[in-house]
Amino acid sequence: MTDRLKFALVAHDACKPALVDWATKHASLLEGVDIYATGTTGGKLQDSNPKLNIHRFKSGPLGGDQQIGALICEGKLDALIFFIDPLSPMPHDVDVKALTRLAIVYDLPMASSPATANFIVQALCNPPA
Ligand SMILES: O=C(CO)COP(=O)(O)O
Repeated sequence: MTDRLKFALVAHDACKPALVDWATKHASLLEGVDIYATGTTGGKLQDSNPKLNIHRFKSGPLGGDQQIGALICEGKLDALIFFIDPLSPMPHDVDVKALTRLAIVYDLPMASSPATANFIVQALCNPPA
């Protein structure tokens, strides 16, 4: 067991550059976090930030969103950072909805854009003394 924070990081294709930028900006804090990511998102994050500790699940459309949902059910995540593309239809829309729904059911801090993700990383990685 480890007391390191555990974040899930996920982004749809159009939002992956924004998530990579966000993770790069917060890399020094995220180096202390265990990161769980869907397949393609995780690969891009790891390529741009080799020091991050990233566990990659399957790609979202192949079940990766559901694998992250299972972690939420098991109480194994501290936050979900999920940059959702609001402008494109998704073949796995039901999985996207299921993942965000579980975050709400379990009252897990969830961010769907850089502005809200900033609040989460600052609050959880830099808690007031
Ligand atoms: O589709 C996704 C989230 O719904 C993300 O999956 P990838 O990271 O594999 O692109």
